[in-house]
Amino acid sequence: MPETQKPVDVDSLKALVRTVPDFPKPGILFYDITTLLKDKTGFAQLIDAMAAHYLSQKIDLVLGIEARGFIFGPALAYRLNAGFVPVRKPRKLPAPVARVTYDLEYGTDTLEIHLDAIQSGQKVVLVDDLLATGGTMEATVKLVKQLGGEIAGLGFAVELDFLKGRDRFPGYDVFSLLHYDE
Ligand SMILES: O=P(O)(O)OC[C@H]1O[C@H](OP(=O)(O)OP(=O)(O)O)[C@H](O)[C@@H]1O
Ligand SMILES: Nc1ncnc2[nH]cnc12
Repeated sequence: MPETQKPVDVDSLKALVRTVPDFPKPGILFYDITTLLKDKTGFAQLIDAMAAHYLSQKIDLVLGIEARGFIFGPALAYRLNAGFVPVRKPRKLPAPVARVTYDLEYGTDTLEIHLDAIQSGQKVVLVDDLLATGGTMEATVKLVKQLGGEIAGLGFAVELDFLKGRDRFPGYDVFSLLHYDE
């Protein structure tokens, strides 16, 4: 059996995530996934475990949120035999866009999506590296609904449970592999 098909050891994957205090602002404990990404086995296990959650459905598109959602989204799309849609920071997408502004754990931001990125009724999984307050994903959900996409799930590598971001998404399938209590 290939390494990546063994049952995933969540604690060993959590051990690959580095925490950095006071980044990008005093008082924020930053969960740094770069240390997991550079571990070839850990990265593959993480993608396979996320993909396993959606494999029973026919997913048309995986959507990734700039920037760190661009790391996990395309890998997941490849595993699900789906297309990939980027949701980008302002003024990066060349064709007509829908736009939304939202609050972050440490500031505000704006996201954009191409108006023709999703066809009405397509099944879409929305992916980001980390769920904190949920503001970023909530904004992205609004964009996808505006375009008529059917949201099959919201997927994250990491969830900061104590920020209760998932409470913003009643009725949605919210899946995160690595959970942190503080
Ligand atoms: O749940 P929330 O409170 O909205 O926070 C989570 C978001 O914050 C981070 O992105 P950030 O805006 O720092 O951008 P980056 O991916 O470009 O680093 C992270 O990658 C998520 O997108
Ligand atoms: N504490 C945190 N660590 C890493 N990414 C984040 N995005 C929002 N909050 C974060």
